Amino acid sequence: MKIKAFAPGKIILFGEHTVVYNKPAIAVAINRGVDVELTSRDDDEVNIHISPINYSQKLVLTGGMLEYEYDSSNKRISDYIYEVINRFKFNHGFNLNVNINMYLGAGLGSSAAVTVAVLKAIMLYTDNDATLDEIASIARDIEIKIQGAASPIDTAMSTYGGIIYIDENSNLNPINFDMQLPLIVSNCEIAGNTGEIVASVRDKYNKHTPIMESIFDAMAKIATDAKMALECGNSMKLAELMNMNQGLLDAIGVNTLELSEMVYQSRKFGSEGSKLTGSGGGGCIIAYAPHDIDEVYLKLSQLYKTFKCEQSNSGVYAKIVEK
Ligand SMILES: Nc1ncnc2c1ncn2[C@@H]1O[C@H](COP(=O)(O)OP(=O)(O)O)[C@@H](O)[C@H]1O
Ligand SMILES: C[C@@](O)(CCOP(=O)(O)O)CC(=O)O
Repeated sequence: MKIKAFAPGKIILFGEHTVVYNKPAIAVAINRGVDVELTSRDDDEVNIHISPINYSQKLVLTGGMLEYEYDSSNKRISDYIYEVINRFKFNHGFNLNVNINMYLGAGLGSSAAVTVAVLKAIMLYTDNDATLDEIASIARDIEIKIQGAASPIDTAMSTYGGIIYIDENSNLNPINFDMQLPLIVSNCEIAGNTGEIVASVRDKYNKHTPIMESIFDAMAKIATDAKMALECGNSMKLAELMNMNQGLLDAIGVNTLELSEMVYQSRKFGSEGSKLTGSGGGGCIIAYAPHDIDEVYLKLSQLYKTFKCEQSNSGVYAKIVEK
């Protein structure tokens, strides 16, 4: 039997950091993510291969279980896979090929996409009929176990797909709209440390509370206006709001020279809206260029690791491709 599964990655369009303070945010599942191919075996071997990091491991099931002890002090993307496999009992071994078709550890939710895609493939292999809510919940558990803390955004985006407005009460509400959202993602190839950056924003908040509250309120208004701009198909307003959000992310101290250069290069090349995405301090920017995406993409890709994407309306899925 051969199973193929896919789970999308995500970008945060608006509201990174302020979402930690119960302000609204908008996250978008992208049509780039993690592809998994699971092939059944007649013996008890479990072979895991992760592209593009050239990771290969051969293990053996005991009594149908793996119970692989990974090194929890050295968090690797493979840990998420073992954490999924450890939770199931198997009749036979399998080969698992995991292909990460986006950047790893750059704020695009790679660990969530790996966890959700592997979970869905293994559930199909073991005849386990879980709902999407169950998948999102198990994947979040796994993220918390390995990372220590995790917002529900990444695992929700990889599970459900689409575009989600996270409201003041942390409810995840799908946004329905008709427009296309072509985006360019460029990676500065410097890893930001989300925990440290969130802590630095907290320090600034404690030091300058009234100013930071005003900035957060402005960012919250940007996110709610952006939701309306999406619903009305107002692409120019959306772009303008992205640029305003970028300025405020700079004000709270999460922007960097490299990210700023990428943002301004993308605007010089014709992108109408651009901003960092995720925690900042490194990672990626997103550029929105509804009128000339190809030109902006071409020029940015000559300078930086870059891909084009759109929203993924589909979340995780798995199918049997060979009986
Ligand atoms: N080259 C690599 N090889 C193995 N694991 C890696 C590598 N680069 C990053 N990782 C691990 O991948 C995981 C990425 O997870 P996360 O930080 O949630 O990703 P993202 O920033 O995409 O949301 C982290 O546990 C990190 O330690
Ligand atoms: C900064 C923050 O708002 C988003 C972090 O995003 P990412 O993990 O860099 O994709 C933190 C959070 O929401 O947990």
